Amino acid sequence: MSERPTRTSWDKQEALARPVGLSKGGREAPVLVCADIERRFGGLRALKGVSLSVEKGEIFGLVGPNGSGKTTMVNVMTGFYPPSSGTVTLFGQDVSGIAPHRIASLGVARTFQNLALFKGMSVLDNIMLGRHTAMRPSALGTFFYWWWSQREELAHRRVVEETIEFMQLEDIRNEPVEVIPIGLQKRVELARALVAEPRFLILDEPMAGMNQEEKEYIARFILDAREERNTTILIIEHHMDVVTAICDRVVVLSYGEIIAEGEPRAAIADPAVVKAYIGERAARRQAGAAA
Ligand SMILES: Nc1ncnc2c1ncn2[C@@H]1O[C@H](COP(=O)(O)OP(=O)(O)OP(=O)(O)O)[C@@H](O)[C@H]1O
Repeated sequence: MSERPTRTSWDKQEALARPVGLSKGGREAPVLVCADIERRFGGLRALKGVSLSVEKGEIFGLVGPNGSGKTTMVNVMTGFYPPSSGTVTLFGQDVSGIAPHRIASLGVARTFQNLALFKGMSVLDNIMLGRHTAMRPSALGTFFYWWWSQREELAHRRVVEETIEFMQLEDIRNEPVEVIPIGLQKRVELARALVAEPRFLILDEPMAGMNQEEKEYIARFILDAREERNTTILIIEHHMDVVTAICDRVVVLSYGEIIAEGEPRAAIADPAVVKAYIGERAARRQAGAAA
């Protein structure tokens, strides 16, 4: 496989030396504004009034110990769960509680914490599936089926081929997804999200189960997606070295509430955050001793 030029580091300063319309100071409307989001599951308050905003061109980190509400927050942003109260505004439009496919059609793509690839299908076919939000069949299109559909098909293929090259997946394009290593499967999932040409990309633990080298690769692809494709990115990630290296800002959740936010290194060093993670480790040790 042709290798992406190796980087000695994925230093944030270098990435930020080539900004892509980063809108500091509120010059442009934020991509995402979540205001006072509450989400209950029966008696459990998974989110307790969370407010955050993501600016255009940012890589924004959503972090916190296990069970703190990160995935629930993303599910609310993307329409998988309606908020119990509060509002979600995407690209200036109130989307609170609207269906996931309608939110996707605004230019939002996401990957999932647990791999959601289709076994038995090739890498190429899995990536092609990510293109379906951009396919808009129309009555006229159906009437002029041949000419129209072939033109469309070629355009979709071009985006898919560019993305396969961008993600360096050429050598395994025809492999069934289940036979390739987990690190590559994660890369295929990211490619499937990118072929939708999202304006806003949400990644739920894209580096779970990866070794250091694979993490550095994915980090590089994420930085490149922001720089070369003008994509705003929200990432849930447990690897703090990655978070501090690639994120512009973070919000830290604990028990459904924001306990720190801002510049990643400072936020993660906040005593409330250190305490929350120590509490999580202690709880895990206790659960292990009881088992
Ligand atoms: N569909 C659901 N029904 C009931 N409870 C849920 C549901 N989804 C999430 N929860 C609960 O809400 C809380 C937050 O869960 P969530 O998955 O959002 O946390 P998380 O920060 O993403 O955790 P992790 O890092 O382990 O993925 C947890 O207590 C979880 O058990």
